[in-house]
Amino acid sequence: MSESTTDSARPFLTLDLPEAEVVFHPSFFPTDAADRLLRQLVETTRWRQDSMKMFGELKPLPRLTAWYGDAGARYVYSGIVNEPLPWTTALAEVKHAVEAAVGVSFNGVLLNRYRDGRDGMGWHADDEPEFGEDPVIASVSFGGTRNFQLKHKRRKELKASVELTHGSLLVMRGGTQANWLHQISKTAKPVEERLNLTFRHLVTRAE
Ligand SMILES: O=C(O)CCC(=O)C(=O)O
Ligand SMILES: [Fe+2]
Repeated sequence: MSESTTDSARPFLTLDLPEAEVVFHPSFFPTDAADRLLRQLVETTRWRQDSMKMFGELKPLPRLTAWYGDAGARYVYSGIVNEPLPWTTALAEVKHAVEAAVGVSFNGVLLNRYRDGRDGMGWHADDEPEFGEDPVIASVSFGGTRNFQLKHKRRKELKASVELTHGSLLVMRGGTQANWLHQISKTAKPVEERLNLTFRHLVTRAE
């Protein structure tokens, strides 16, 4: 049986969010490809445990991370300097599939590894200046399903959430980062380990 990496005939849905553009492909990668990529990415990624200063104390982040990208795609957030590691075979495969579907090229990817429900990521927007105005961010998930929540920065009544399933692709563009925050909340429910890959385009000095 031949395995296609993606199946563009699979359905997607557009989230109805004011001042944002978010599209979700629940099964962008068929299960067999997603299973294989999950295993490959767990094994071949150089995972790091970063720390962040909180209330004057250095605390480990509640997840493992890694940053890969083109040479020169240096990414600084929360005081953490990320020098890019070169693309692995598995990352290049995911990148090409995502670029073909989204129609945008990416020069970096942030990987997050949520070991269990105690790992998460708090409310934020990916609005650092190095991404430029209205960035396109493509988020691929492998492993356990986690709930991705969105809330509008100013209009408190505007909220949404999506279950990010194994092999799914979520694309955020337009005003999403300027107008909305997102998070992966921690959960007491038993959840499988999960990997998330957010592909980004950094404006480098040469551009
Ligand atoms: O794990 C996720 O789905 C979200 C990751 C995220 O928001 C980020 O890396 O900026
Ligand atoms: Fe984010």
